[in-house]
Amino acid sequence: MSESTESAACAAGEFDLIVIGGGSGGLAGAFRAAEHGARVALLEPSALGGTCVNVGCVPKKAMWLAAEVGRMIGMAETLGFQGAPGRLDWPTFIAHRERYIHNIHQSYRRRLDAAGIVHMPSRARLLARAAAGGGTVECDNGLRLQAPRILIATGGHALRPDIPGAPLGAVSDDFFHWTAAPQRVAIVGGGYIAVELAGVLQQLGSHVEMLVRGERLLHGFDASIAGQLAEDYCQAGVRLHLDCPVAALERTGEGRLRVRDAAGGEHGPYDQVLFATGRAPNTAGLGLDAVGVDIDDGGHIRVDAGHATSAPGIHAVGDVTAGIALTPVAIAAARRLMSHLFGGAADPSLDQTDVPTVVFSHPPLGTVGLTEVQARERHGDAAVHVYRTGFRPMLEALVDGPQRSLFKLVCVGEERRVVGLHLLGEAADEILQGFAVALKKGITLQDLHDTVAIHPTSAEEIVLLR
Ligand SMILES: Cc1cc2nc3c(=O)[nH]c(=O)nc-3n(C[C@H](O)[C@H](O)[C@H](O)COP(=O)(O)OP(=O)(O)OC[C@H]3O[C@@H](n4cnc5c(N)ncnc54)[C@H](O)[C@@H]3O)c2cc1C
Ligand SMILES: NC(=O)c1ccc[n+]([C@@H]2O[C@H](COP(=O)([O-])OP(=O)(O)OC[C@H]3O[C@@H](n4cnc5c(N)ncnc54)[C@H](O)[C@@H]3O)[C@@H](O)[C@H]2O)c1
Repeated sequence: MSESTESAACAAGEFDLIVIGGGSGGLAGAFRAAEHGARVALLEPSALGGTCVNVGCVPKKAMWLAAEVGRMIGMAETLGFQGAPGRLDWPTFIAHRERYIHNIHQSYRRRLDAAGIVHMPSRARLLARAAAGGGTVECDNGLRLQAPRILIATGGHALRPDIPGAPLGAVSDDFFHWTAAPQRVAIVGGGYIAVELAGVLQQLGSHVEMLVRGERLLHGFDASIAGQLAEDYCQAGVRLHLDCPVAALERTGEGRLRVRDAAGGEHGPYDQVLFATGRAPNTAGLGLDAVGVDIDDGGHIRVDAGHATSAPGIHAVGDVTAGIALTPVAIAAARRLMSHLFGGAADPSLDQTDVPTVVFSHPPLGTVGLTEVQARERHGDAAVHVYRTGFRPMLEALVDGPQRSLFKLVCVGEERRVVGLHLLGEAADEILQGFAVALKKGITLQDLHDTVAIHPTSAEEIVLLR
């Protein structure tokens, strides 16, 4: 670098806040800080919106919707519709999906401009800490920026298991580049992503096998709800291999893939093997050591309840921390923090209890609050009252299909306070949000009974539970 370019590069840009990462948490933080009048720089080397918009929630939900339309089309003929269309043409659908995502990018760009946020299309590295807080951040091109506040929101990336042949397998990022359903596919894992992508692919015409290390799907979710989902998946044609840790991946003579499990069993051949085996935080090359930001054993940035790191003036939110790895959590945490730092709000912390979440399986699975097991551990067996209903939703009954819904309510104490709601079935994804508000407000079973049902819906089953 010549002397003159070096001095230009060292002319430090002064901001009130530097945001590292333009995903869910970073963008939400930048916008909220700017609303409060802060001068903000946002560094994002890739597409705006991060994981959620580009290789997560948004394209995943688009594929889920396509699969749901496919399911309806499958039912149409049985119901008497004639000339129902056939299989999905992926390239056509992908064009719609990517247009939708492109519109989100454009909307972010317009909003960044309108808010006066400086967007640097660059990776960031923390260079030095300032005594008064925050510090200096360096861009790819050597440009240095300074601010008394820095927000790290660099998210995470998919992990492959450490086994021979692992690079032969795909991860969820790769899935979003596929242009057709692989004929035969193995999905390794039993968590959110494994369950969601298995459902989509089976519905769109693949033969799906799930290779699950544990003894059940969706560890940590209510066991009976996860059990019913496993049954629904088997009915839909998914082959479930439980207690099946994978040991190696190899290519066959015909260029397909075979999986060896830890017990020596062989699975396949498959056209694709997709690892959905968890994610790790993006902290490599970030310069955390240089500024004294501590990480935990899993590599996540350590933060306190107010999202402060061990370095003064440096904060972190979202998947780079060990909190709940969901988009609305990253957004809410970033907004609360910025309202505290720049808007005078007293409390920067986010209440992360009773966060509702949906697994976009087929049918969808929604959950909020305690599972039955958690409630028994916390409140004792005698205090816990469980109400459940299993039923066939109307459309499923009309086509005489096998898919069943299962709703489960967990209450505690004499007053039957609602502490958990677990829904598997049609529209669970849309039903849950309102009930999550009610649960957060501390409603009782009697409050549900005092509410008149909406008939005929799946949702009414919740207020009718006895
Ligand atoms: C397949 C999939 C499906 C999902 N579905 C859902 C869902 O339905 N609902 C839900 O709530 N959540 C879902 N999630 C989780 C959700 O996507 C994440 O919780 C969320 O994106 C986290 O936001 P974040 O801001 O922490 O990180 P990200 O959104 O990952 O953003 C981080 C950004 O930081 C950038 N970055 C990294 N390093 C640097 C650096 N050194 N300098 C500058 N920038 C950097 C990255 O390029 C990235 O754009 C899903 C995730 C996946 C993988
Ligand atoms: N609908 C949603 O809101 C949604 C969707 C997708 C992802 N997410 C978020 O993203 C996070 C990451 O999703 P994910 O599915 O990657 O993680 P996850 O933690 O939900 O599931 C990981 C799965 O991989 C298994 N696993 C781990 N290592 C393994 C190994 N070596 N061999 C075999 N199996 C192994 C685990 O047992 C588990 O079943 C989720 O925890 C969630 O917070 C949310």
